[in-house]
Amino acid sequence: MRPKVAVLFKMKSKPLEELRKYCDADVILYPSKEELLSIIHKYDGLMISPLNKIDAEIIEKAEKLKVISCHSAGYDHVDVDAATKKGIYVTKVSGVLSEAVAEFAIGLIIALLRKIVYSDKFIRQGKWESHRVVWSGFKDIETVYGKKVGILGMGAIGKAIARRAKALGTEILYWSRSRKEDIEKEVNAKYLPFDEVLKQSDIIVLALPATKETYHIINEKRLKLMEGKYLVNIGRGVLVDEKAVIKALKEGKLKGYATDVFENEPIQESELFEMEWETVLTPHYAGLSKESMEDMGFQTVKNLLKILRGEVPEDLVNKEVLKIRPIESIKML
Ligand SMILES: O=C(O)C(=O)CO
Repeated sequence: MRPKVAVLFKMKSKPLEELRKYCDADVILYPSKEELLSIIHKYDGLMISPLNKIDAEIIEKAEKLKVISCHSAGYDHVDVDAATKKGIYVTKVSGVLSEAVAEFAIGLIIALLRKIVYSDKFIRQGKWESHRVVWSGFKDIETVYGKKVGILGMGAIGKAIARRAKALGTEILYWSRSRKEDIEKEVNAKYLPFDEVLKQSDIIVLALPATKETYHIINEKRLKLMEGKYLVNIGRGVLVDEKAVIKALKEGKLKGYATDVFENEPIQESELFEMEWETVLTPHYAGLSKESMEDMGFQTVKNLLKILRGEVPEDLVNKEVLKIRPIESIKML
C-alpha cells in the first residue's frame, strides 16, 4: 500500500509532484488543532512548516505516523520528546535556507539603521512636503559601515550573515556554543563570551535556535548591557522577552529592534506596531524566496522518503528514536 502523507503548508509544485510519485499526498493548508486531531490517525507521514504546531496531544492521536518532516531549519514547533517516545522520526532541512535568511538579516539591519520602511510609509502618507521635513526631521540615522556586528549563533546562517556583514565594512564579533575557526579566518570574526558580544557590538543579530537554554536569552537583565544598540532577530521570537524589549525601546535604551519572528505567531497586535521609527517587523518569511522554497521542498520530501524507505537521513533531529523504533521496521517503499 502507498504511504499516506499530509502536507500542511503550501509546498512548491515540483517537490509535491516528486512526493506524489511515491505517496498519496493530501494538501491540507494550515488546519486548526481540532481539524488535525480528527484526521491525524490516517497518516504515515506529515510535512509541516513552522506555522504548524505539532504538540503531544496531536502526537498521541497519530496512530500510524512514522515521520514528521519539517520544511524549516527550526523544529521547535514539534514536541520532539513526545514524537521520540512514540517512535516518530523528526527531520529538518539544513543548508538550503542559509543564504536566503542571511540576505534577509542584512536587509533588516539596513532597513533599521537607515529607516527605509519608515520612509516608504512617510512618502505614501503624503508627508514629504519639503526636503526640510526630511533633512531636519529625520534624526539619528546611522550608517552600517564601520559598525561592530555581534552575531549570536554561528551556524550556517550566522556564517552567511558574517560574510555579508563583512562586505558592508563592519567588524564581526560572535558567540556560539563552540568556536568556529573557519569563519574567524575568513572574515576575521572575534569570538567573545555571550555578554561581551552584547556589550561590545553596535548591532546584535540573533541567529540561534529555540531551545530550553535559549528561551528569553535576551531578557531585562541582558538588555541593560545593550543600551544604545540595535537588535535584529531572525532566529525565533522566544529568544527575546518581547515585553522587556518593548520597555527598553520605550525608554529609549534599545535604539531599535528589527525582527522576522515573534513570541506568538501570527501576531495580531502589539505595542511594537506603534513604534514605527524604532522597529522593522516582518511576518516570519526570511527563508521565503522562489529559489529557496523549491530547494527546501525537495529536501523535505527527500528526508520523508528516506525514512519511509527504511534509511536514516542526515537531517534526523531525534537520533534516540532509532532505539525505540528501528528504521528497518518502517520500510514502506
Ligand atoms: O527554517 C526556519 O526555521 C525558518 O524559520 C525560516 O524562516
